[in-house]
Amino acid sequence: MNSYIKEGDNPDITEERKKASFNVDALTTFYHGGDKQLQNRREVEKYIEDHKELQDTRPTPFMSRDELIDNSLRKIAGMAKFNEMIDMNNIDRTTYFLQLVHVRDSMAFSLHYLMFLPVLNSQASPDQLSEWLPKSLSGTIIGTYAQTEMGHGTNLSKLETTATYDPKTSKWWPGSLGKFCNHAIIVANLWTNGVCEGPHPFFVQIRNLETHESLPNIKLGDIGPKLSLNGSDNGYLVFDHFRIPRNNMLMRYSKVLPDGTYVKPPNAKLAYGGMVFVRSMMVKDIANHLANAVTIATRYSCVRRQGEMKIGAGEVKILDYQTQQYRIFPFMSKVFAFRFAGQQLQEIYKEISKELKMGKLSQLADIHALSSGLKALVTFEVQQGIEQCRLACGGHGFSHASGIPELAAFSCGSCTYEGDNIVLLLQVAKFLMSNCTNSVSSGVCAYLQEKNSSKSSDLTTHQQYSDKQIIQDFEHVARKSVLRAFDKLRLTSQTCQKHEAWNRCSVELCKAARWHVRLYIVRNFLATIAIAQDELKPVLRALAQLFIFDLQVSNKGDFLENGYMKIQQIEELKEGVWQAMSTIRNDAVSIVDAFAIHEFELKSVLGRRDGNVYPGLFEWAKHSQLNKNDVHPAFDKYLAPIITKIRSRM
Ligand SMILES: CCCCC/C=C\C/C=C\C/C=C\C=C\C(=O)SCCNC(=O)CCNC(=O)[C@H](O)C(C)(C)COP(=O)(O)OP(=O)(O)OC[C@H]1O[C@@H](n2cnc3c(N)ncnc32)[C@H](O)[C@@H]1OP(=O)(O)O
Ligand SMILES: Cc1cc2nc3c(=O)[nH]c(=O)nc-3n(C[C@H](O)[C@H](O)[C@H](O)COP(=O)(O)OP(=O)(O)OC[C@H]3O[C@@H](n4cnc5c(N)ncnc54)[C@H](O)[C@@H]3O)c2cc1C
Repeated sequence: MNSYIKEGDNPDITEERKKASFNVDALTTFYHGGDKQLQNRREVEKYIEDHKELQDTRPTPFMSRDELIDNSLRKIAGMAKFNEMIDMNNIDRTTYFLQLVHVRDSMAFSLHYLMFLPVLNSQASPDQLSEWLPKSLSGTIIGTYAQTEMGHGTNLSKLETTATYDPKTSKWWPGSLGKFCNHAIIVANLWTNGVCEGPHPFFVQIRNLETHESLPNIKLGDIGPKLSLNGSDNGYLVFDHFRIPRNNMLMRYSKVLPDGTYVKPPNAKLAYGGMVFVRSMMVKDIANHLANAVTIATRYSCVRRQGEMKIGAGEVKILDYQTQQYRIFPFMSKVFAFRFAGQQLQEIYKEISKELKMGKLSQLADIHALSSGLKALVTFEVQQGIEQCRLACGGHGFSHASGIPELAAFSCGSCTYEGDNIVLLLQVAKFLMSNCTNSVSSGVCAYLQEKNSSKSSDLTTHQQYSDKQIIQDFEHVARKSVLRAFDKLRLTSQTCQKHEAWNRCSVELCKAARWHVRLYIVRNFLATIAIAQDELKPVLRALAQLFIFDLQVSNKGDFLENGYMKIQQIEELKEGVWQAMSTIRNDAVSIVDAFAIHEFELKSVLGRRDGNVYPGLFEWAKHSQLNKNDVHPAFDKYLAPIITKIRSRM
């Protein structure tokens, strides 16, 4: 019996669950990475269910900004009582606990956990750690990561905040900076002995630890309402010749000696490690936001009946329309593709960061390129997918009752923070160009050196399209795109300065970067499902085929070029898309059930597990302040006098 089926559920959604062709719990375990991860999730969910002080007092879309901040801090204060759930030896459970308490409200201390602690941990010297880490873990030190300025976020080399050894700018955006944190890791251009040594991180106290007032020569404040994340006090910080001790420069890698001498790090970019860490963590997290949106749109599409396919046969479930399936299912397949890529990226990051700690820097460029590329491509695709899921829910999708507007607003910020996506794709392109000049490329770039690649695809039918053939075809397209950009750059560089040539080729360079990242995701998706248990292979294969075939059909020009594929082969791939969607249709609700997203996270009337949407919408609307009185006071105040006057003249 499917554990998702319960008494009182909407009959349409129960009918869908009875169609499952696979074991939903088995897919949940595979999707979440094993029994241990699943046990972590269940513990956290039960814990929060049992502790009301960790739950929202009412749906957050009805809250003002002050209420959001109050709600966020109340839950954080509540969390402080439950520090048994904050276990640095069980990061997965701790991360899920933080995530499920705050969901998309972005708590006021997100940066403390997301960047301040990791950067301190990785950039502070052992002595500095022994002094600052215990206070930062206990909560007496609450920090943020303040790098971006009003005038500079992308271009770190031109940061105007200077840290002059013994010698005015505003930091703008950092989360928690405005009102709540009392410390910040400040990234500033270091000047010592009259030389600029570039961006470096500094540990800076910004508020009085007793009164919490801004320290002298520091101005702090909130930057105002944003598209989302309004539960966080993203703030500004203005320094006016603020002094800090030399020892407040984080000195694991580079140092300033008492006489001002600068000791160089093994690699200047080690100072950017905090950004690589968050980018590496973000991909799996942002894929989960797409999983939320796809869950909402899929479940709602099974209880929403609209229109008759056959006159007189009764209205159909909108998920029976092929166009509705095509709006949702490709993004359902991307949830798996991006999650598996994000999982792999976190594993690679963990391995490489161990090497970096031991001073082995050979993989630094690789992890920078991989984390930048996946962050840039996945955040953009997720933003597109959440919007399609909103559209799939029609008018109710536009209401906060659906949960989708909050998902959309939250996810779109990820295309900008931790690095603008275009800027990061250009970083990937730099990495690729340098690999084009290498005589031998290893790892993720080995395909660039393939000299005897096939001149045409040997795809026959989509059923027989093997993993090997798929990867060969994607390597062909990615290699062609990268080498085309490389040749364009080489030729353009013969007619103008290097930086101008780079700019004139930058659109092609971004296209090449995207194909490189897509190849990585396709390869990883196929490798991941190859190790799944046999009973899950059919549904996972259908999802992988949908992801891959739809990607090829949507970019058919790249595959048709130079006759590599024939139009008949593209038509064959289209058939593969329709076939995959038809296979997925009967399992759609069970696939999203397997994401095992708790109602606290989904925050959606349309996507609720039981499918009882319409009664739920009325319950939801009762929270509206406008419904406190049948006649709103504004009517009596403004309209009634005018109407009375008009009536008296009639
Ligand atoms: C985990 C779950 C997440 C949940 C999230 C929940 C809520 C989130 C809410 C809000 C968001 C939270 C926090 C947000 C924080 C921030 O946004 S922090 C600020 C982020 N800012 C950026 O990312 C800035 C982007 N710009 C840059 O990084 C630099 O401009 C760039 C590095 C791209 C350019 O560097 P620059 O030195 O100016 O020039 P080059 O292009 O020549 O680079 C020089 C060489 O250095 C290599 N390199 C560049 N960056 C890195 C790096 N990070 N690591 C390693 N190496 C790097 C580059 O490849 C060049 O190498 P070569 O010289 O070619 O060998
Ligand atoms: C929700 C949110 C939370 C944030 N939290 C923090 C935080 O906690 N700490 C922190 O330090 N920062 C934070 N930021 C700031 C964020 O890191 C920056 O906004 C981001 O790095 C982009 O930089 P920018 O704003 O300068 O954009 P810009 O670089 O000004 O981007 C504007 C446009 O210029 C283009 N562009 C810029 N440079 C180039 C180039 N070299 N080549 C081609 N095109 C280019 C971009 O592609 C983009 O289209 C946050 C931002 C947001 C939205």
